[in-house]
Amino acid sequence: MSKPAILALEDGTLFRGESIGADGLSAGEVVFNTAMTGYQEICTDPSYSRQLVTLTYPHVGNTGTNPVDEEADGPQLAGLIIRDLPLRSSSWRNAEDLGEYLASRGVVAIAGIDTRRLTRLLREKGAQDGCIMAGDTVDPDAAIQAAKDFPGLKGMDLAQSASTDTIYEWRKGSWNLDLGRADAGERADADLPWHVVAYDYGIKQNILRMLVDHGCRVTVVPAKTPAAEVQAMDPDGVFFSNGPGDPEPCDYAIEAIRTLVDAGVPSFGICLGHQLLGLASGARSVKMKFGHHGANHPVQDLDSGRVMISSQNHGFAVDEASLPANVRPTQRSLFDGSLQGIHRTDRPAFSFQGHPEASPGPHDVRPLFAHFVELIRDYRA
Ligand SMILES: NC(=O)CC[C@H](N)C(=O)O
Repeated sequence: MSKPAILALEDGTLFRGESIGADGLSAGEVVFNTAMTGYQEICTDPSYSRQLVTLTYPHVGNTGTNPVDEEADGPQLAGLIIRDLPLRSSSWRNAEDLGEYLASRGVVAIAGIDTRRLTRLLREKGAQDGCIMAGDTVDPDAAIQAAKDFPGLKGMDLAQSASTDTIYEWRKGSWNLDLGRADAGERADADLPWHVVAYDYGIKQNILRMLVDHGCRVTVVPAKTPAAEVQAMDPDGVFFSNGPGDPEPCDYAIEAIRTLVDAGVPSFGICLGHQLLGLASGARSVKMKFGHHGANHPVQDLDSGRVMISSQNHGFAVDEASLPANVRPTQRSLFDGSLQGIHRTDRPAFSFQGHPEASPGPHDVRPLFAHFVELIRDYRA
């Protein structure tokens, strides 16, 4: 018999369901994600730390979990909220059922609630702080209090705690089943002509794989690495990763990015890295009502007019109205018109708000990696 679980929101709303993960209590910001596939990549995306994620797709867990679809070392989100966990999971790659996977890694999760009602509430009221409580007994008053006590993500610097403690090299590319590679293995020097230093603010591993696919040997460095230390490595380019929390309090990152960009090193930022490049260039960031979390968001490229379907996961954004004269908007969301990309006009530096690395999601925005390599080529020529 499964144990009970409840989800409480800061406004006092209570959902009763069943526990499909660990016993315990976890508070965070509740957000909804509309992707129809990729729940393991979503659970392991470090940008979801301190967030309770509800998936609008009703059946989650059908294909179980496996050691390959991890974006970081194990689940990173604060809790998972779903409609229905299937009794059985089935896939040739399945190693562990989703419920076992979450429980054994200490993640609280709730199933059996009306996720459509929850999503409508979040759309109307905006992202809410909340709390999942799971175990033999649950206490609604305590859960509502924990939801109210969560301080909220605004003003929270989570990049430094999501980051690596040590510097390491990455040279694994994408796995490719057509080529019979379930794990691509390390690439040889001859395949990796460029050296990129990547700031880890909570990096997704598929970004590293895609940099390698584009010929980059990557040195990953902790979030607080001073710019001078990176410059001493003489990189061909620098990369600023995705990551959890509010970009604004990350003053150490904003300062390092400003120095590296001003020095003319080719620079590419994704999501939190995009917001930090914006701040380093003099723009402002804002907290959105409920953000963008999904794998089917249309984004328009302002140069070509083309529409790309993109993977998204952000709750903050760079305010287009605050862009200084040397920063050009390059993409916009077709859902709400918010800014999706910027390019410096005076430096080889650009960034994207969504996720060109997908994982999960479509690959329409992948050419941005090739653009980064073009900037690197020009810089070295
Ligand atoms: N995926 C990300 O890098 C998210 C960036 C930031 N934490 C936000 O919520 O907007």
